[in-house]
Amino acid sequence: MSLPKIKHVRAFTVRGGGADYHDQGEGHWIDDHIATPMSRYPDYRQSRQSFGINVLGTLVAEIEAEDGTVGFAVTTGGEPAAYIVEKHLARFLEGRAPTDYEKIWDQMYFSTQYYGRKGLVVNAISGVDLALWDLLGKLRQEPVYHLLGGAVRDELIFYATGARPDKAKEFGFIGGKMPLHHGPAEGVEGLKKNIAELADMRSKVGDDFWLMWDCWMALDVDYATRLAIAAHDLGLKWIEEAISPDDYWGYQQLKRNVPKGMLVTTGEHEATRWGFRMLMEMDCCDIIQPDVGWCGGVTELLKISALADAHGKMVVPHGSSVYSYHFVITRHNSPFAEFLMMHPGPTEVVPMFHPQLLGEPVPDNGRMKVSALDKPGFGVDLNPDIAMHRPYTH
Ligand SMILES: C[C@H](O)[C@H](O)CC(=O)C(=O)O
Ligand SMILES: [Mg+2]
Repeated sequence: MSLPKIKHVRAFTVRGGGADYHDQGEGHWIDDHIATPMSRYPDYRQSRQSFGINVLGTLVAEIEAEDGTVGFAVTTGGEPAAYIVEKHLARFLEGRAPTDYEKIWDQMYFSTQYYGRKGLVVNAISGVDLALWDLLGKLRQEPVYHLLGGAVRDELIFYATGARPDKAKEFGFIGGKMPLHHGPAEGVEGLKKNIAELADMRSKVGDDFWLMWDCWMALDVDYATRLAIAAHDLGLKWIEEAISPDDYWGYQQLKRNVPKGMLVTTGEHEATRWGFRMLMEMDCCDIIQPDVGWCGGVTELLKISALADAHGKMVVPHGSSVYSYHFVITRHNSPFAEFLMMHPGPTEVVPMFHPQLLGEPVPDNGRMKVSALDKPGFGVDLNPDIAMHRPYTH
């Protein structure tokens, strides 16, 4: 049976939350003195928006088949990614069969390799790849997780990321990952403040609730090691993305340095099978955290995940809402998922990519039944009320 061919690829930009979840209003927990690589500059310490974390905004990739069926996906990358999709990538899809995702991925990646390989270009490729899987699911009238091999369990279980793990516990999540607030430039005082915050949260959530730190690439090996050792007695489960994603050697060292039982996690800013191969072969971490909207899409995540399985590593994708859920439910080495708390407090559970998607499922009591994913494609629609802009055409 042959499916209708791809007729048209379009790329749009959108502002205000959604897939660019750092693009939030004032007073949001996600922009409140979080340690970053830019924290060494006092001017950029208080707010990540001050150094431009939300400068790109959301990319919407849309793929229309000859019968009028439209697949779409949202990721980050905004206007420059829209240019790449329209002016470069679209040619590898239009007129082709939507089942040819391997060849399409290969051509998108290798045609852009001379200026791509990671970052923005792979964000754009990921967005197109996710839109293609959405289209395929819609044409076949099946959820993407069916196309990926089917569910290996009945439900997803979630930890929550946000500044209030105590609230996450009340909402039924299995753990809470907090942003680290103070980086090396704030010295011993800052380190003490970090430990005091962890101690305070531990006293609120009790001994058994998972607590983790997201360090968003802000530290160096020495600081991360001292932090991990100081946090051990407070039961820190993992230390995430402690140093630069380019410093594979540093991660290798950090993994050796942290106290036994504490996990090292990273990978949300890593891309493709080759980047993750470095992390695994150098034994840089215990859990890899690819973002399916940034690492190359589902087509690439399947390869990354198989590699991780063979290396005995867990794959717990970063954020990415439905695009992660449809993957995690199909893999034994992805035993739980992340839920990013996008409520400003964060004191309520709201859809991760609000307000861009309609029908976006949210965990209930920290869980989500597989039946919540039982709709064609990724099971969501674009909210017609959001203002979309198409900056380029081809
Ligand atoms: C909270 C972190 O700084 C970041 O905004 C999100 C992230 O890295 C994660 O969810 O993981
Ligand atoms: Mg993270």
